Amino acid sequence: MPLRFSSCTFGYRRKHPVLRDLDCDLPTGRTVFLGPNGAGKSTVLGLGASALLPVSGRVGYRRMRTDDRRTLREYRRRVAWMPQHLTTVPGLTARDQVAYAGWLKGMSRAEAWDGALDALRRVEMDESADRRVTELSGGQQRRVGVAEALVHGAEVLLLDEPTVGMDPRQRQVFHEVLGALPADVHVVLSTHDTADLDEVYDNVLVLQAGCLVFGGTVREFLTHAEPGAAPGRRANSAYHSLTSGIER
Ligand SMILES: Nc1ncnc2c1ncn2[C@@H]1O[C@H](COP(=O)(O)OP(=O)(O)OP(=O)(O)O)[C@@H](O)[C@H]1O
Repeated sequence: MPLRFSSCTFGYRRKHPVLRDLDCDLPTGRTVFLGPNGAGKSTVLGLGASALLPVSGRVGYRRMRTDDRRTLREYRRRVAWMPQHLTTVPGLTARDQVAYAGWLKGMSRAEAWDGALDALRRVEMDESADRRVTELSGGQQRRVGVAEALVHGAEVLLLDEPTVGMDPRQRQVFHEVLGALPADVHVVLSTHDTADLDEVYDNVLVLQAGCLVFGGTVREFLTHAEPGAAPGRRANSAYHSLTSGIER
């Protein structure tokens, strides 16, 4: 995928960079983004979404850049982001909120309204389309958040811990949604959940303390598992050997 981070440095406070000179092309297909708490995953996704701007370096997608006002609107239409902390607008229904997200990305009102129902259907939330978002459970709100990312037909979806709060059935639905996306839609999804990783994703990125310590296919990732790790434990074992089990 041509979403590229070039020598990106970023910190929330001066002299305390979270990322230093990050160089990375996000992989194509479905990529799971792992790393301990505080590693910088949300920061990377926020930079990719243009919600944050690097202190130095660049983030670009095709010919667009997040620091170029002329291409920013188009960039945001093509690169969708679901932040870790969702904004729910009091009074809006699930359908209103998804349609509003589509309208903000340049869809007409009618397109956004129809598209919202379709996007909610894809995450099995169409039956709750007329319920107020603030009255939905945390897991349901995250599914509405995924629908917001899907509604305007973006080419890249950056999803920050979308499965938090989902029950096992909804997690499965969500994995099916990922599996059903067209091949030219690329997903990078942060999570702490390594279960079913080999069934759902093509690639793995592992970030630790602001540095990418692994980027490759799921198969390559699993070669880092301890020899003899049980099949259901291999992903977890590989993750721990890459991060030395250190949580910050
Ligand atoms: N708004 C903020 N202001 C100041 N520091 C922040 C802010 N957001 C994050 N940080 C700091 O930046 C670092 C990276 O945080 P980030 O949220 O990107 O990590 P993460 O890998 O997504 O963590 P988690 O898995 O816990 O969500 C952490 O040290 C965090 O404390």
